[in-house]
Order: sequence, then C-alpha cells, then structure tokens
Amino acid sequence: MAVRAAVAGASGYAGGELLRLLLAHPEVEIGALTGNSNAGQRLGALQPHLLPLTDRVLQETTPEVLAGHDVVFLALPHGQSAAVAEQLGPDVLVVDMGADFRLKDAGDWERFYDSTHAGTWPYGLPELPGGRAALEGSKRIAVPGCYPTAVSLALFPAYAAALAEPEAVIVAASGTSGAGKAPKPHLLGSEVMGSMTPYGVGGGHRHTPEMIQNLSAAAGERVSVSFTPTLAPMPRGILATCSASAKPGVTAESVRTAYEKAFADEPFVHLLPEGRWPATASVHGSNAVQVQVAFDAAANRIIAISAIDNLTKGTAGGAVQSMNIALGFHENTGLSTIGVAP
Ligand SMILES: NC(=O)C1=CN([C@@H]2O[C@H](COP(=O)(O)OP(=O)(O)OC[C@H]3O[C@@H](n4cnc5c(N)ncnc54)[C@H](OP(=O)(O)O)[C@@H]3O)[C@@H](O)[C@H]2O)C=CC1
Ligand SMILES: CC(=O)N[C@@H](CCC(=O)OP(=O)(O)O)C(=O)O
Repeated sequence: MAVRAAVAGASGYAGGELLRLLLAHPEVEIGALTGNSNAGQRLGALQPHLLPLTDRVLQETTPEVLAGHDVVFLALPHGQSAAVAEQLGPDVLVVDMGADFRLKDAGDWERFYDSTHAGTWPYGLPELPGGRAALEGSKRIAVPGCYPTAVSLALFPAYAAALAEPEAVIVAASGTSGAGKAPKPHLLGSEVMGSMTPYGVGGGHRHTPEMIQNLSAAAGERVSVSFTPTLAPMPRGILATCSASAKPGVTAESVRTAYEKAFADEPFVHLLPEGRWPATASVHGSNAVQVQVAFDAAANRIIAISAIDNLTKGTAGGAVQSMNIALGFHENTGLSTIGVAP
C-alpha cells in the first residue's frame, strides 16, 4: 500500500519540486498541501506545471491539517520547522528540507542563524560515510543545504582517504531558485540577467558550518572552510569548485583511485571520465551529481568540481532519496538520473 505524504510549503520552489517528484513516485500518495500567505489559493495559481494537482487548494500549515499522514515534508523557511515538527507524532516520518536540524553544534546554529538551536536529526546525505545506516528506519530526517550537498560530495573522498590538508577553499555558483520564491530586490531579472556576483563573502554564509561538519567527519580532524557563494544568471543549478592542499606523497593516480572507490557503487554520483568537466545543464531536473577531480601538481592542490540541480539533489531529490532509505524502498524509486540538457 502506498504511503500518504503531506507537503508543508507546497507553494514554494522546494515544495513544488518535491511534488513534481512525488507525482512520479509509485509508492507515494499525495495528501495535504499547505502554504502560508497563499493558503486558500489553488495550487495551479502558483505551480501551474504540476498539472494533476492544479485544482487542489492549499490549506493552512497546522498540526490538524498535517495529521493522519505517514510522511510529512516540511519545505518551510529556516526556523519554522521545529514548532511544526514537535506537534507531529513519533511514528510519522518527518523530512525537514529547511536548516533547523542539520547542525550538531548549538553554538554554530546560534552564530549563523541567530536563534535557539532546535536539535539534530539524522542527516540526509546517504553518500557520506555511514550516511545510509543513519537513515535506515529513521522517523526524522534533516535534508542538507544545497551548497553543502554539492561541496561535501566533491570533497569528502579526498578527506576520507587522508589525501587533503584540513583547509578547503570553495567557490560555488548557484542559480537563483536557491534563494526561494519570496520577492527580493537583488533577485529582480534586471539585476541577475547577464551578470554574476558573489555574496556572503568572508566566512559569513550559513552553509559554512555545515560543510565543516561534513568534511571534518570524513577527515577525522577539523577542516577549515573558506566558502564564497556566487549568484549565477540561471534558474537552477550549482557548480562547486573546491580545492585543498595535498598531503605529502599524493599523486594524480592516488587521487583518482580514491574518487573511483568512493563513487563506484553510488546510483546518483557520476565520476566523469578524465578530461570531462561537470556542467549544471547535464543534471538539470535530475537527482544526478557530476563530479570530476584533478591534481594540480605545480600548486600541490587537489581540485574537485561538482554539479547538482539545487532543487533536485540539492533539496527535493535528496529528500525523496532519504525517505526511500528510511522506509525501506529501493533508493532510486521515483528519481531520475537523466538531465534535460541543453
Ligand atoms: N530553493 C532551494 O534551492 C533550496 C531550498 N531549501 C530549503 O527549503 C525550504 C523552502 O525553500 P524555498 O522553497 O526555496 O522557499 P520559498 O520562499 O520558495 O517557499 C517557502 C514556503 O514556505 C511557506 N512559508 C513561508 N513562511 C511561512 C511560515 N511562517 N510558516 C509556514 N509556512 C511558511 C511559503 O508559503 P506561502 O508561499 O503560501 O507564503 C512557501 O510555501 C527552506 O528552508 C530552504 O532553505 C533547501 C535546499 C535548496
Ligand atoms: C542562491 C541562494 O540564495 N541560495 C541560498 C541557499 C539555498 C539553500 O538551498 O540552502 P538552504 O536549504 O539552507 O536554504 C543561500 O545562499 O542562502
């Protein structure tokens, strides 16, 4: 029998992408759909591409509306999930696509999110060492941030194989849907089109502690991260260019071997053949991740580059993949690795 899933935040970008995936998921029946300012609207007024659901009406995000489901997805702004989650029973699988339960360190949360830490849930990045075991049978899942997904997948093999020094430098470009649907002046078409600009420079971006958490766990020592995000004139996609100094004795062959080993059995991560480079268009609308790695011997640096779709593997696809593991479905169910390029 199919599981019944509610989606809170169905009017937003992450909620919309999740519904696109759930509509094709053979084990899921879509239950309540909720919004906030758009409660009472037809979904079709906000998500006209979700044709089978366009006549559904968005309800208020309340515990009563979300009750009676097997799975509840929370695609709400940061800080809004915890209060909703605590009203849901322990037998319901709650999948939080916001940041509320990602960080283990309460001090990091308070510094970067300026509010009280709600707690820590099993982390929804199955490809990390021990990632699947943490999700199997779990009733709570914290889906990673989009940039930490791209960066952690690019760099963890170098740290897990003790090839990289514990300092990483990351520059990543994101499409504008990463910033959500709520209107913001810097996201006006005339500001974004034909231009690229960095933001959150100098260690201020809230995804920095999440990257440090993941890479440090892989390395077994604290990894420092210098992260510079950049807004790119495209609706979807993240290209993360990550580098770290190589430890003594590292060669191009040892780097390649570590990455081949890390991703050999991964259904969604594609380590590209040597000489080919990740492209956001190749993963558009799919749960796939493209990764490539090179060893710059002159600079003694490992360069790892990844491409994801921020809305798919970067949030909704990652959420479905983790749900599949938690509920014992085949991990690929309802998820595609086929992009829509160009
Ligand atoms: N966009 C992305 O690429 C990614 C997003 N995420 C995470 O997913 C979550 C949603 O992001 P995104 O979809 O981009 O954001 P949007 O702004 O597009 O959507 C936000 C959703 O939350 C609802 N909402 C707003 N305020 C409240 C509130 N106070 N209480 C309950 N619901 C509320 C909105 O309802 P309404 O429209 O009716 O007001 C809308 O459905 C965020 O936590 C984000 O960090 C994670 C990874 C990637
Ligand atoms: C382009 C853009 O603004 N991106 C967002 C990241 C969005 C994301 O996926 O992260 P969360 O899940 O933590 O919201 C940002 O830089 O804050």
